[in-house]
Amino acid sequence: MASSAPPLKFPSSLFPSTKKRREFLDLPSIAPVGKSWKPSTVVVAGINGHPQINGSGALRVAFQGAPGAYSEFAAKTACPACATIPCRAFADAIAAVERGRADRAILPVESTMEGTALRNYDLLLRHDLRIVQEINLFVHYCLLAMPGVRPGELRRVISHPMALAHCGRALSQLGLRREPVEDTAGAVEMLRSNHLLDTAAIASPRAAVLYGLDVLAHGLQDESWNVTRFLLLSKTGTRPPQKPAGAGLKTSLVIAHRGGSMIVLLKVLSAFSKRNINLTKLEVINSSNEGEAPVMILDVRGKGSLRAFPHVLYVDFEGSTDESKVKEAIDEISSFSVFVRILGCYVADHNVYDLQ
Ligand SMILES: O=C(O)C(=O)C[C@]1(C(=O)O)C=C[C@@H](O)C=C1
Repeated sequence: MASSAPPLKFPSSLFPSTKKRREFLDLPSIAPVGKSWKPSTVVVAGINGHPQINGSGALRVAFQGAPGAYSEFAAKTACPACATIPCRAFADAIAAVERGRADRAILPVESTMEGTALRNYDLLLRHDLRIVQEINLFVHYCLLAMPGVRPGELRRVISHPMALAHCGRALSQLGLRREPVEDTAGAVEMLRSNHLLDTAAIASPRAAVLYGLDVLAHGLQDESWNVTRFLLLSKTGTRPPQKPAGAGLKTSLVIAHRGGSMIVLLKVLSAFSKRNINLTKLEVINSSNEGEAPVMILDVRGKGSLRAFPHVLYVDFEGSTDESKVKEAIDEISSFSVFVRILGCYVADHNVYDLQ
């Protein structure tokens, strides 16, 4: 017999039984997985039930990707009654809101495996949209292939770059060539429409059901605890929401400063700590080295122009911009920094939602 390439080895742990589900469109099975995600240091009590904007209403939520992308699941989880609008890129989802074709855009902004998605923070800062809701989604990756394709026939795997990065170890074990595409569900659609028999896609189990593909392996992510935090953005929503019973509010800020020392950082921390305001996220961006692009922020209060800042802090904290201690902290920070913009004030949701 002629020698051929050794068969691909699929670790047995990647093959639990597959229970196909068909409830994608109404998503009845989304539920909190009962574990709080700590993006940095702080977690307060969880909120029960699904968060919704204004109770229900057919909100139009723009997301990046094809139907079945994780961002769409996040949108449906945040607002179960919404109509989702697929967009080619995150920038298109934002433009859809700006032009009135959608009421909200959804953006993934950080993940437990990769940290802050700076590319999406950049987008957020360049536009005049407000954060009105947060949602944490458990991201469970599967290896999908055309019906009947056997693992040994696969040579290549396509998916969103983040999904390929999150599954690096499993993909190295499988020895598949990796090729990035725009989103996970788009990869599945590509397999289907081009009838690719040597290619697998990494996407959700629901995308497999939606496009009629086989799930060859489950739980491909390198870390079993893989959560992505999404933000829902709106053109309206400049007022803080009512604080629901049993939940708190959260505010996101971007602070630009002259940099050059740790003193600004310490002053920011002190402005919060002396008022007993708890931070839930702190990201320090210094891009003053040659060749590094500064952070571009839309000055929504000033002339509405984009301004370049090499030193920026992203801060999320517990509290509302209606509280006097929060107002005082922001005033104090504004007195020694170059620029401060409130990105949004919204209900803090510490639940993590699972699609399974
Ligand atoms: O491609 C998708 O399905 C997306 O929703 C995008 C995205 C991301 O950009 O991080 C969202 C969550 C997963 O981590 C993988 C990809």
